[in-house]
Amino acid sequence: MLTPLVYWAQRHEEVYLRVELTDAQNIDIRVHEKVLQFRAQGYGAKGHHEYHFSLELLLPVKPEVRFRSTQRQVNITVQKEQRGWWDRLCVQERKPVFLTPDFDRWLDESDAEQEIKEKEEKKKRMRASRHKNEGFITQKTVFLFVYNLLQFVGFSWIFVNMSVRLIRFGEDSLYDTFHTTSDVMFFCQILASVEVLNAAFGIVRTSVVPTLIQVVGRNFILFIIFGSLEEMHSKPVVFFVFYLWSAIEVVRYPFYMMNCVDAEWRILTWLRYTVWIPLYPLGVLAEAVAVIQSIPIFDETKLFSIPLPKAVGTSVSFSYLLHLYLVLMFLGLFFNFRHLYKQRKKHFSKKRKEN
Ligand SMILES: CCCCCCCCCCCCC[C@@H](O)CC(=O)SCCNC(=O)CCNC(=O)[C@H](O)C(C)(C)COP(=O)(O)OP(=O)(O)OC[C@H]1O[C@@H](n2cnc3c(N)ncnc32)[C@H](O)[C@@H]1OP(=O)(O)O
Repeated sequence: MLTPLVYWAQRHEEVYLRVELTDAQNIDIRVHEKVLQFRAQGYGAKGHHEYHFSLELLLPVKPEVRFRSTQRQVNITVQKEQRGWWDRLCVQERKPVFLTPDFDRWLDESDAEQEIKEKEEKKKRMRASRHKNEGFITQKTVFLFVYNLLQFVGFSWIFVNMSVRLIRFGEDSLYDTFHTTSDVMFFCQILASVEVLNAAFGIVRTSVVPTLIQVVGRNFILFIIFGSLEEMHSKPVVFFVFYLWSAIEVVRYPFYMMNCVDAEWRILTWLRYTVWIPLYPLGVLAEAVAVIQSIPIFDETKLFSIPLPKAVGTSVSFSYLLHLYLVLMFLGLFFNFRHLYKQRKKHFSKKRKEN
């Protein structure tokens, strides 16, 4: 019977053995009382044979043995019955010739204690950071949930109010949308600026640019075109713009709320990633109509126009900027349409993989 080369090392709670056998097969390891017996076939110092060894250990160990065979060796871990440091591995003082210290894993007693301390400190640090993260996650979830709820309530109020008024007053309701809903719309759109910060600080997994385009684009229409021109307040275009904006938000915010509590309502997910397809171009179209309708008013009132030096005369009308804005709007539409298309594809392919 041939004996393989065996390397050993210990810690306070376990003993490690490394048996030098390549492609070991039929591995049989037993522990009975204090005796560990090993038997396996493989390539050792004497070629491909059956190898065997037996060790009478210094102190009792637990009968369960863990081992892992790699291409080059068999790694064995035995649990000591009682925690402690052994002077040597075997009962006999003279160590067997095939046994040698494993200097790759070798530690003396004080180093092993140091290793335990370091492991415990690492565990403590990890536990502390987990607690911190859990705290942060809860705060973040509560913040996002409340934010989404506020937006949902605001946009739902606008959407329902406009729908009810449309049913009750018909075409007449198109002319007083601004007077009846603009306060809530101002509130929701100012609040929507938080979304840019959420994206910028990584509070939600989304990119900043599409969110910035969305928030800046809408607020430009709301504050500059509608807010600053009284003449625009009674135009039906306000109805279309507000209706298209709120139609998506009554779906988008509940979808986010469900996300916050790790829940999903499939129909809502489908609506969130589908309804924008007709709504977004229609929304941009309605916003473009509003800008075009405001141009003669800005020209006439000279509001926001830039005065030129007296020698040059006249002033540069704000409407030039509005023409530029019209171009920017369609670039913004293209950019966000592509972004939303990617988000849709990502979500729907994720769903397909899950099914
Ligand atoms: C640089 C400035 C230049 C300015 C140029 C101005 C150009 C003007 C262009 C104007 C175009 C705007 C037109 C627009 O106003 C018209 C309309 O709105 S019409 C109505 C239809 N509109 C829409 O459908 C768009 C609605 N808006 C959006 O969808 C978003 O605002 C948008 C940024 C476009 C996309 O959202 P996002 O990138 O966040 O995608 P996701 O919804 O898929 O979210 C990604 C992940 O983040 C999680 N998330 C996001 N927000 C929250 C939140 N509040 N709470 C919790 N979780 C959130 C979300 O769940 C996703 O997570 P996961 O992937 O894990 O599911």
